[in-house]
Amino acid sequence: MSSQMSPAIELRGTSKVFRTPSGALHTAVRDLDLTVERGEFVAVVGPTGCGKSTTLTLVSGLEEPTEGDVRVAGEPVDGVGEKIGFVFQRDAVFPWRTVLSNVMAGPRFRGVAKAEAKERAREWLARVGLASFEDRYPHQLSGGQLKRVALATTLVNDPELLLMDEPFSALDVQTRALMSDELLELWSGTGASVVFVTHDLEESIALADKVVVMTAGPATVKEIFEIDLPRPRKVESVRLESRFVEIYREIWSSLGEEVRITRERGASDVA
Ligand SMILES: Nc1ncnc2c1ncn2[C@@H]1O[C@H](COP(=O)(O)OP(=O)(O)OP(=O)(O)O)[C@@H](O)[C@H]1O
Repeated sequence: MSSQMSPAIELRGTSKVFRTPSGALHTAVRDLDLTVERGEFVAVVGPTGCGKSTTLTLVSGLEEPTEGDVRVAGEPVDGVGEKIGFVFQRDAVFPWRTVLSNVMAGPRFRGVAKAEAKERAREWLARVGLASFEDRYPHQLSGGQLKRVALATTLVNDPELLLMDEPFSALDVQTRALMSDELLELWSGTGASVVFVTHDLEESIALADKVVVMTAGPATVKEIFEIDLPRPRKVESVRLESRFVEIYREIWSSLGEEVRITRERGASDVA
């Protein structure tokens, strides 16, 4: 299969075992099989500590699997790929640089000439509604504005694959809904594939084409749900649709069981 035709991500029989500071072995991910198609928006939900972030770090190339295969665009992952963008709960910004300079940093680092990098950065700042904030410093922005800077900083590099680890969880509820809508709008024009890790089942359904439910740790795929809600979606109104509620119930009956297992384990650890 040519790499152009292959899925955005393929994980086959993937496991990750960490050595803890005490020297014990901890299996974070076990025998994970997952395919993400090109242009697909996949949300990953699972109980706390089950291995969701670890799965993202394997795809990103920040960690190597202990066993199994991890491929991005048909190629085995070997280090951090150029075409991957990240957005995390806490965003890495250069505090001493202006917003514009932060957004320009990625293209400059990739060898784009200064004038072009500036033009592209301004374009993305306009798209995320921050055109008049380019001279501000990060500490002069609100949480939502900082998140927009993070999106612009990532998307300006034209990633084919966007890995998002609870990107909106530190925001208040209204800003979170706004950012979700903005993300959908920005993503719809890019053709990029997205893997979005969240604790919030409603958020996952509102955003994704597919919701992947992970088991209580070690993480493996328990069930995958296709989300047949039409696009374009507005997260605040899609939540009120009867189909949304039906899907929510279906997924929760799968996810809730894993959350219970995790809680019971926690209780027995304390006992
Ligand atoms: N570098 C590491 N060394 C040892 N153990 C680790 C390491 N990274 C993660 N773990 C362990 O692996 C398990 C999975 O962690 P991970 O962060 O992937 O879970 P998660 O599902 O993303 O959690 P949460 O939902 O709470 O963010 C946890 O028990 C964690 O303590």
